Amino acid sequence: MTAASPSTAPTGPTGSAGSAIAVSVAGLGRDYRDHRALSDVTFDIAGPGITGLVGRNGAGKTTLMRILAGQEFGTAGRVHVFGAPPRENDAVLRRMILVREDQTYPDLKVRHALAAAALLHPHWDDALAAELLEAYELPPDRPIKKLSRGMRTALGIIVGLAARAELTLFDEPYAGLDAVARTLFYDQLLADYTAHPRRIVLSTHLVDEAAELLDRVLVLDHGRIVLDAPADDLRGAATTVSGPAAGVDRFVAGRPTLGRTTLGAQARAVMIGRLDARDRELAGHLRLRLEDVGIQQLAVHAAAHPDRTAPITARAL
Ligand SMILES: Nc1ncnc2c1ncn2[C@@H]1O[C@H](COP(=O)(O)OP(=O)(O)OP(=O)(O)O)[C@@H](O)[C@H]1O
Repeated sequence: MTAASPSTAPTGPTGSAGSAIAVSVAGLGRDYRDHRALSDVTFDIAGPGITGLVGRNGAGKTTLMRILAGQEFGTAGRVHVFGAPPRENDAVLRRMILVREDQTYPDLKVRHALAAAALLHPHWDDALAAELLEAYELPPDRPIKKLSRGMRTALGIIVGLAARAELTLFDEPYAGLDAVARTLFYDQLLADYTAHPRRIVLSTHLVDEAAELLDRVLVLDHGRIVLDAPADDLRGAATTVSGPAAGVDRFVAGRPTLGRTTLGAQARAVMIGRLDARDRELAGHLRLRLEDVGIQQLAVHAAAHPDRTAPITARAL
């Protein structure tokens, strides 16, 4: 499945190969000595889009990002980025960037780090870097080791955006950022992506905060993909139904659900599928409450079913 593509033809970094398969991951596994970090991970990223890689702590997001960026290897399966394995492949690595929250930098001043990044990334935009430097109030002459945690994070974001890499991987890039700075990041990411569509993967556990940005959502849980769907298909695709248990049972009968809990005579179920006017009328008649399930909650529900044999896809929603 591919991320939604903008309707206009991509320009800039995506070039004429904008719709080619950029990332192809098939049956990827990663075993550490006593732990399986990734298991049978399979997905593609084709044209431009912003993919949210969502999962709890330890789900395997960083491991997957590092493998995509050639900084780590899989122990099973296959990873191709721009048609070739990324590890030790300069031609592929020049076309991508990984920004991590715990990025370490050599002992440099901010402006030196930006100059070094400009040399590495062929689509680097100096004007954007300067604009972002000002927006995040980063002093260009300050040594990186003297920056605060939030300032170091901002530097990673500036490098990640100004690089305009064809494949941009942001691994939870907002550690230490306050809510104002995070909003700035989301706004700038969206503005720059709109002007220069490219493939962006953003790992996060603040899904609802970033939900508006996302074209596609991939949920990892215990190293497996448990949900892979276009974000538009997830909006309004599931509903929490609560009220008298008999009414809830009648309402959800014959429909797919993601779980049901009972408390005395009351029940609560998460139902997959869009509701129409008749459903809403029936819910009123049965005195049930209906609430949209956000993407964050859907991810939690998907992860609560680790025995599922295949990821939930748009088809199931
Ligand atoms: N070098 C390593 N050796 C052993 N186990 C590792 C190693 N790196 C990661 N793991 C394990 O693999 C699992 C996945 O880790 P990973 O860092 O990919 O998760 P994550 O989804 O990025 O988590 P978080 O949101 O907390 O950053 C974890 O159980 C972690 O302990």
